[in-house]
Formats: sequence, C-alpha cells, structure tokens
Amino acid sequence: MIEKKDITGIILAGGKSSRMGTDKGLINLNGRLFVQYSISAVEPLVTETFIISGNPAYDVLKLGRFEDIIPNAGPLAGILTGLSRSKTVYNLVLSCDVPLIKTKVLELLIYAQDGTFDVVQLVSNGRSMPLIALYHKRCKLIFHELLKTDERRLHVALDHCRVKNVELDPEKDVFTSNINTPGELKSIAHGIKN
Ligand SMILES: Nc1nc2c(ncn2[C@@H]2O[C@H](COP(=O)(O)OP(=O)(O)OP(=O)(O)O)[C@@H](O)[C@H]2O)c(=O)[nH]1
Repeated sequence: MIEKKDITGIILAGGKSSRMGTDKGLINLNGRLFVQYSISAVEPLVTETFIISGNPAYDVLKLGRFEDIIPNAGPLAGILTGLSRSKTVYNLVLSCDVPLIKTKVLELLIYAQDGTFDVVQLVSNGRSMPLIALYHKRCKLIFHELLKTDERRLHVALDHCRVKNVELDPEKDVFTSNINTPGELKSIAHGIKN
C-alpha cells in the first residue's frame, strides 16, 4: 500500500479558461474557490500540495505555486512541471475545475496502483479522465521527450505509458465532471454544501 508520505498533490490551474471566460480555479462557489475544492479532496492523501499556474492570485492559498516550465503547452506541460518539482514517487494530479470531486474517489486510484503502472486514471461513464489520476514520477522523462518534439496531446502521452483505468460505478460513485462553462457552473451551484 502506498503511504501518504510517498504522494504529492499537483493541482493544475493554468490554461486559458476560454469557455468560462474567467480563471476557473478562482471562481467563487458557495464561499470557496473552485481550486479549494480540489485541494481539500487531495490533501488528506498527500504529504504536500502544489499549484501549477502562472497566476499570482493563487498565492493567497499559501501553497507552493510553480509556473509551467514550458509555457502555453497545455496540461501535459503542467503535469511535467509538477512532476519536476515533486519529491515523491507518486503524484495525484487534479484539475482545478472539478468541485464535486471527493477524497474517497481519489483513494480508489491509490488502491489500484500496485507499483507497476505509470498512470492510474479515473474512467467515468466510459470517459477517461487523465486530469484525475495518479502519476508515477518516471512519467516525467516520457513527457519531457514528447514535449520536446512539440507533442502536447495528453492522450498520446498516455499511449507511451502503462495505464490502469479505474472505472467509477455511475450508480453509486459521485459525479466528477469538470465544469467548463457558465451554464455548467449554474447547474451545480445549488448542489454544493459548504
Ligand atoms: N499548468 C497548466 N494547467 C493547464 C494548462 N491548460 C489547462 N490546464 C489545466 O487543465 C485543466 C483542464 O483545462 P481545460 O479546461 O482543458 O483547458 P483550459 O485552457 O483551462 O480551458 P478552455 O480554454 O475553456 O479549454 C484545468 O485545471 C486547467 O487549469 C496549462 O497550459 N498549464
């Protein structure tokens, strides 16, 4: 079993947020920032949590914040940055736009890692969610090589990795969709408890 001391939390909060029109992680939802929901879900499972973003507004959270080492290259570069900063073998990567994510769902990823996988990712309703996933530090080299060739697609990067899928049971597991638009935000705003 992987221990908490062997896992770092990496929260991705870069990108353009073009569909939302405002930095997604900093949206206030029932008194908390979007990014705080991701942090709260991950923190019980990790020894340290970083935010990967170029926006100094995240410094209010008093966590380590690092800018992408390759700018404007999407989430793959964000993950590479987190893995480069991390001191642990395992790394829970989480986007900043999944305010309904729960610790017990992230725990499933840790249980599924038997030491042989590069990536353990969530699959919900048949959809892979590589931004809710546990990455082994060794992915750093693979991702760096791909980004050097200008390959930025995360799903292509995962083709180069040994991946384990953890399927959520839609009947009993909580909703984990990411929230990208003002319409999606409105649809969940009333469902969140403080
Ligand atoms: N560090 C970092 N995170 C990113 C980058 N691009 C996207 N992300 C994060 O990855 C997650 C998913 O992002 P997307 O919704 O696919 O992309 P986006 O650019 O934020 O939003 P759109 O412009 O609406 O596509 C979010 O948590 C983003 O903050 C990036 O270049 N660097």
